[in-house]
Amino acid sequence: MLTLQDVYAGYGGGDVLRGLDLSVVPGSVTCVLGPNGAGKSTFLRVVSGLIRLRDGAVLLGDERIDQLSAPQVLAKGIAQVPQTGALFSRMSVRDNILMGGYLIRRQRALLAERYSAVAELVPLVAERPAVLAGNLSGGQRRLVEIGRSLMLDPSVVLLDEPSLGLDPAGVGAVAGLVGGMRDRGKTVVLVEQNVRLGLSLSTHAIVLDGGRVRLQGSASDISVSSLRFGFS
Ligand SMILES: Nc1ncnc2c1ncn2[C@@H]1O[C@H](COP(=O)(O)OP(=O)(O)OP(=O)(O)O)[C@@H](O)[C@H]1O
Repeated sequence: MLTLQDVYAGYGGGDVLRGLDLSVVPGSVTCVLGPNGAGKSTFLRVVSGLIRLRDGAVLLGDERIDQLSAPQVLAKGIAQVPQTGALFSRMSVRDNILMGGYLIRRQRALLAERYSAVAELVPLVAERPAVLAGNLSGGQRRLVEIGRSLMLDPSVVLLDEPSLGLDPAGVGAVAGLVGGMRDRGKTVVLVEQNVRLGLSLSTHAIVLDGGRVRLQGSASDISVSSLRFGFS
């Protein structure tokens, strides 16, 4: 269970998260919704160790992780896929995926095993490993970015706006990959501006507003019509 307890955090100009209390159910796909500036991306950055808390705690199971660096959080099994994943465009799909296994690069058998697992989950990796990342469509790049984050076999995957800027085919492929991760028991937390899409992919939802939880529950409880924000 990933838990935030009374978290305050921000960027120097004041707190963006103001007493954020929430739990992410293990094995869930949890969609984080809310208007612009609600603190959704900040929440992900706090969990992944990119921003320090001013107060409160972040726990993975019983263990506090809010004092850890970003690489230490990653080593605990929490991987963040940022909004723009910055693949190496002159490198192949295969080499980009392998970059995600940098921490285990000397463990050849494990690296190969993890690569096979990613290739099984992301057909593009199995079918077009030699294609340069720079020649992929936006949707294909997103699949490789997410696949790369799976090389360390994280238990929790944080996705910031995975559908942003994708055409319908790309959105469909990303949705399929989220389903595949769920089927493999990963806990997925996704921030999504597209409320309908986010809720359709998710088992649970959390609505943030002003850096606090405004609503949380199952994705079916939190229907689009129950939301009264200026976002669609
Ligand atoms: N690197 C930063 N430095 C300073 N302020 C920031 C930074 N990133 C975000 N903020 C501010 O923090 C507030 C919350 O941003 P955050 O990105 O968490 O919101 P969000 O809910 O993800 O919304 P959006 O969809 O607009 O990204 C905003 O007012 C934003 O301007």
